Amino acid sequence: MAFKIGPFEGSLNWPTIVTAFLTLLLIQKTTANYLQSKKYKLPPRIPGLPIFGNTFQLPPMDQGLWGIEQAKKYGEMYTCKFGVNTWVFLNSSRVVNDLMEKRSAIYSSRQNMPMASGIMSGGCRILLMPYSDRWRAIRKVMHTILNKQNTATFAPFQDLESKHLLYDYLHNPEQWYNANQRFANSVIMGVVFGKRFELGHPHTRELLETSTEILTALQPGASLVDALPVFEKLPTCLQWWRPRGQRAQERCKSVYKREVADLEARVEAGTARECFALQFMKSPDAHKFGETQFLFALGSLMEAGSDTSRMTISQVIAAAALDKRWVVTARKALDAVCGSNAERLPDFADRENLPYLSAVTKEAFRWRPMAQIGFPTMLTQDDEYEGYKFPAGTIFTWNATAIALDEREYEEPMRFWPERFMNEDVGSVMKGHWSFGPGRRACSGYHVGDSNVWIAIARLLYCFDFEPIEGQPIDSLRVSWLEHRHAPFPVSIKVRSPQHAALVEREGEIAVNTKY
Ligand code: HEM
Repeated sequence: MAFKIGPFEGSLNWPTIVTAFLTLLLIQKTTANYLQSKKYKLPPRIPGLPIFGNTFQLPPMDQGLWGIEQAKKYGEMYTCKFGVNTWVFLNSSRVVNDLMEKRSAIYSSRQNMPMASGIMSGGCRILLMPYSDRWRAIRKVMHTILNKQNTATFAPFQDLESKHLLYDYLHNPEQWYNANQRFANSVIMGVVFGKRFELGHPHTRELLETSTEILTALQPGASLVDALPVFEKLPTCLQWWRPRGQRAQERCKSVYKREVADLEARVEAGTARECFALQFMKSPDAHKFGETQFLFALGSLMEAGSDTSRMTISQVIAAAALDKRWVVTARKALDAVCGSNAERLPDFADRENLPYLSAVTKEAFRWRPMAQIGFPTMLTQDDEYEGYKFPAGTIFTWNATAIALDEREYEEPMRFWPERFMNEDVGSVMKGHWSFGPGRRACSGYHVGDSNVWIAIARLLYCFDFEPIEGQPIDSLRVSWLEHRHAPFPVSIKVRSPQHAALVEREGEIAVNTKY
């Protein structure tokens, strides 16, 4: 049976067009591969299928484990083909440092993704932009708000929202994962839009759905045209993926637009609080790249700010339920500073006296990297390294989980062991792990991510006990941290003592009743 498409219904045979395309592609690729193999030399290649290469070998879940297996088989670097894209996986800190960090000037672009970046994001999502003037301009906007000097701007929001977090854990412990989402989302919404959300607000969920949709679309093989961008050359009316991509872009924009419209209404009513979006709306730079870019700049802040810290906090909870050894040490440190009878909550002012909690935060970033196989960047000019010759256009990624769990990199890597970071670099958030990425594309929001996680876990560990539930083991290597609709793993959460409950009640109630 022939499929018929849109306005050409009855006149075009879709399988014939695709077959012709694939044949042309095959010829072109075979020739290109032959020529390339003469001129360039790449690390060992994982065998795969013609045209699609290794696209269908990379599992949609547990990619970190897949990355570990390949690294064991193929060594410090290996090559994969995802569609036409050649990926080189870097499996040690040494090579990540040599290439993606030290040679970042040429290792910092992104591959062409006509669906995920072009259609779904209108070319306006900073995370997916090629290394370009537009990326630099938007990165500057991100830096204006996320830089270290703005730590003081974020601190009161993190203080308030983490007290609300404790209150939610006390009153709705089964909703702990929703409470994490609310916390992270309300911190960024407070700073950017001057508003906050209650537990289970549908806007938080809708925002997380837009991030899940784009993260899913980034998987190699999620879309044919991203694997084989030559399909982009099909006439627009034949691009069967386009309407789906456009709907996704509209969904994102409507989530972002709603917040802008809400802020405008509050300005009109004279009730808007000072916030980043207000300043941004007035700045000439905001509209330089058009309305879609304006919305995606604010939207990227909302998405990146909401989705990341909440996952890291969940990882710490899993680690606390699985291994009491480090929890005992963390508690001792917290009790020494805040009192063992719930005298007061830990605060940012205590950070210097609680280095162990900073080590816990760093260990959380190392232990289960959120970007399990890293986040790929594209080389922009030919390069040579240790006998290899890479062509411009090669995609590189740091094999995050494989590096994090390699015993040549870390002693007892499977163990959640904050002591490994108790050294002179304990205050340097990025040092000693790759979870924020290397080089010029490294996370812009790492200060905010770090302080979000620090204050949340210091207070949660001070006030609550986390235990596994009998008969329901936590498999922390196979948890889908991205999951936001239900708890990513089963865990029992109980307040430490009646005194701690009273402290949470007292502080939390004020936070919950703070409305804006
Ligand atoms: C809490 C933990 C967080 C982790 C583990 C994390 C991790 C990452 C990673 C792995 C990347 C990609 C890096 C690369 O391509 O090399 C990234 C990019 C980014 N992150 Fe984060 N992030 C976190 C928090 C945040 C927060 C709170 C914000 C903002 C409020 C943020 C904003 C961004 C932005 C804007 C980018 C894109 C950078 C670019 O492509 O130029 N992140 N992050």
